[in-house]
Amino acid sequence: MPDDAAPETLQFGWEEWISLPDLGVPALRAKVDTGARTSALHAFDIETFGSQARPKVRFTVHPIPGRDDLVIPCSANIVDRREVASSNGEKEMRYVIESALLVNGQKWPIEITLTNRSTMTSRMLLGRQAMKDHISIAATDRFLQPELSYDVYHTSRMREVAPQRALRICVLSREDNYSTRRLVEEGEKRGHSVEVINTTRCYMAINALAPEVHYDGKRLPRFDAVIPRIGASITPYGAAIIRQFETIGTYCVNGAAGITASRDKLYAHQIMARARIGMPNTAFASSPRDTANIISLVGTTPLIVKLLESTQGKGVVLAETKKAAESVIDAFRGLKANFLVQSFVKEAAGEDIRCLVIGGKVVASMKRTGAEGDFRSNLHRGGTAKSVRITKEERETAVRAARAFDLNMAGVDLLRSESGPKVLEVNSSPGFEGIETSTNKNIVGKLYEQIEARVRPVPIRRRKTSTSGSADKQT
Ligand SMILES: Nc1ncnc2c1ncn2[C@@H]1O[C@H](COP(=O)(O)OP(=O)(O)OP(=O)(O)O)[C@@H](O)[C@H]1O
Ligand SMILES: [Mg+2]
Ligand SMILES: [Mg+2]
Repeated sequence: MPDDAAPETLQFGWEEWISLPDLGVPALRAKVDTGARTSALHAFDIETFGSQARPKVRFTVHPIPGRDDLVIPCSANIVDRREVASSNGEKEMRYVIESALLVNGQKWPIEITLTNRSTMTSRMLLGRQAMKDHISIAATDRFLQPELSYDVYHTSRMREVAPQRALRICVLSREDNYSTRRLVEEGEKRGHSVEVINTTRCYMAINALAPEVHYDGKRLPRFDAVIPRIGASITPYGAAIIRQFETIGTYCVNGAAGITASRDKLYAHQIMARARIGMPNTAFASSPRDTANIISLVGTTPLIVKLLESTQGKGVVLAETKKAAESVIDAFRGLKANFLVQSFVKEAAGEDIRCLVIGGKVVASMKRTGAEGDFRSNLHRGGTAKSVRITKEERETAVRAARAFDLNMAGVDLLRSESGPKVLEVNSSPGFEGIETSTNKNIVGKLYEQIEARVRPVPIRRRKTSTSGSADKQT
């Protein structure tokens, strides 16, 4: 049937089964209310978000009466805000959204106001605007259109019918850099609303009944997802904020535990060793009396002495001889700095591989080559990057390393050694600039795909089926 053909008129009784596919609501019983112009939906937790130019509203629908545990999260663009008189005559300001109404294979857009008035007995009322040109009414009948079933809410089909709902996303970051800007730009391109929140300005109410995160005098809203970009200098506080979001039940791309563990090089090496992930021979001692001992544990020189809190290659020193290693260690100890000693993977020849793991897959990899004469390949040290094909073993190692820290997003750095890939570290806030530029891939888009897949499927709660129910089955 061509699009412009006049649709056939549907016969409606006073109550019918309908679908709202744009909202991810596949089955709902609606009552016809010819006394109302606009249709109304019984919605919970109504909350606006997005920019002033493109305001959106988030709400939940409990499609099955009496089953408040079954919750469909929805979001839609706001098309209007109107004063509506409800059936008991009271006036109320309501948000108006536009959404498709689907009945018996026919679909047309209707306006819907959102209300959470408990006096509304039905989940949805269909007003005249929805029925015009499409429906004729036989007011004494009901269910003249095909009947649907609430059973759909308990099936895996709910994943497929979940619409591309706009999400409200928080980027926890103190910096306005390429990565933050890309997260905002890409998220908004996909229809989400992305707010950059300064981690150190967040504060918390820590209590058992109502844990919350506050910012600038206000309680932060319920975000669909938090993307942590926690700088190394504020790891403990950043982790505390993320832990608070996790307590509230917000999906955090990377959890506090994984961020904390991966940041501490000593702890991180222990976790990787436990997961049997290849890494350079590493040793650590607390007492100055053991300097010679740890040097001999690692083996021959040259060797690497590395500050535990190092980033951007700043605290990584190559000691050519035992004497040099001892004096570097003495110097670090004099500064009360924590460090580890590691065998030098010479054959890596100043190159390392950064594998970007998102959602348990390597989505991109690049080879970084140190500046002339530098064994460190960090881009911040003047290294250069280009896209690289990695081996199956390298891929598996990177995925296992991210999994060892339970990180959904991780930059896994490894060296190519004679005895296979050796992981140097796992970064929980990997930068996007180098990897997007060198591989020409939309990495941030991949991150959003992962977030959307995690956040969008509706929580399905199965009804407890009684096993002795057949006796009282009614016919
Ligand atoms: N054991 C080693 N053998 C050979 N080269 C090494 C070794 N450890 C580090 N390097 C080189 O030094 C660079 C910096 O080391 P590492 O990544 O451990 O430090 P970092 O300060 O944490 O840097 P990042 O900014 O990547 O977090 C590595 O990318 C690698 O090129
Ligand atoms: Mg590091
Ligand atoms: Mg590194």
